[in-house]
Amino acid sequence: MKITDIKIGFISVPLKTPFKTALRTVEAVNDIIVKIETDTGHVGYGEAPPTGVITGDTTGAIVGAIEDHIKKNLIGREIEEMEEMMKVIDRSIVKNNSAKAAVDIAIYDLYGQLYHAPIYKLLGGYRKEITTDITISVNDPEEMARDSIDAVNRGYKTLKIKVGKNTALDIQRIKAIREAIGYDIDIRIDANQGWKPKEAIQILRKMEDIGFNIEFIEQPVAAHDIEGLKLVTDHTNIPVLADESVFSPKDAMHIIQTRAADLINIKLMKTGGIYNALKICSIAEMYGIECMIGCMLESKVSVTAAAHLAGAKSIITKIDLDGPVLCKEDPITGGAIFDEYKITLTDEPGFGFKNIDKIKWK
Ligand SMILES: C[C@H](N)C(=O)N[C@H](CCC(=O)O)C(=O)O
Ligand SMILES: [Mg+2]
Repeated sequence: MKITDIKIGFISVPLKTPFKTALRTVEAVNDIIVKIETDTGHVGYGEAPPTGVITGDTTGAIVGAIEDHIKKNLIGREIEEMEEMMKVIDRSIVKNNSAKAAVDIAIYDLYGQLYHAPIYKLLGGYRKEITTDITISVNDPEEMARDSIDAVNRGYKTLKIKVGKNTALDIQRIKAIREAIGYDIDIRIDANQGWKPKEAIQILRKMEDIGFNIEFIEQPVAAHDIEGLKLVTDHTNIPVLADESVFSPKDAMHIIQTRAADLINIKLMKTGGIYNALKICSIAEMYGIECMIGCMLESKVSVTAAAHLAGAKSIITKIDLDGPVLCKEDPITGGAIFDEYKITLTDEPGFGFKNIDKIKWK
């Protein structure tokens, strides 16, 4: 199975409601789709979102990285040369992890087709059903309480609450949500870098004192401020999960060895795909650090890939793969089945994509 062409397309899927974090507000998933064609007629699909505020990757940069740097180094290569191809992608251009992830995902899709097996089974086969949380956008406390009730009514048992914007409101936000949904539902919070270290410690201690029962706090401080992250980790009992501070396996190793965080959020768009994400899983496993699998605003293509990784690896104990359920429609036939909180992997070869509607090919 030899690569003959790599095509680029674009999908645009409106969100059910605007997605708001301390970093940005988004109304639609506008992602790049990669299609890798082979001489056997098999095709592999990948996806990359232009999450400039987190990864630095823009639509133009993702397209340019693939078309001008990665593509020419992959044409003519055999899918069975997985290890070599992953090194070629990495050497083709520095950074540009979302572009690399899209290509990596499409190659894994083909790898599974080559060996007639779903990727979660090839990588470990730990489980085929996983349960995701859902994100509650940062808004005024009353609106967040209403959104939380709606999520609970739809069956979600874990909510990921966005905070870190107009931080004076953060305690009131969680208070309103707890009053609305009670204590049977797990709450994890994500500040998306919105707090200063000492401010974070103060807010988290207050949340502990009130007894909000927070499962963990995700990325309380600026991505680059590893000392600040460690300060927060050392001064609160609420576990700290590193998101924007961890892109590469080396980042994960550093955070773990310096004990700057208690947990790691793996996202394929930060690692550059499954190949490096597997390395983070192995590092985390060695140190007994549990991981979350997360996503950006992505549709079912790349989130299916992330779900297969979660299906393969037991060190991934927390799931934040709500991208597809935040979307108003699903233009993808095949892939994992996303039914609100329940994600089911299929046993189709690769990731099992059949078709993608509404792609505008370049
Ligand atoms: C969508 C997912 N639940 C999530 O919250 N991801 C954010 C980043 C999403 C983005 O801005 O595209 C996160 O974990 O920080
Ligand atoms: Mg996050």
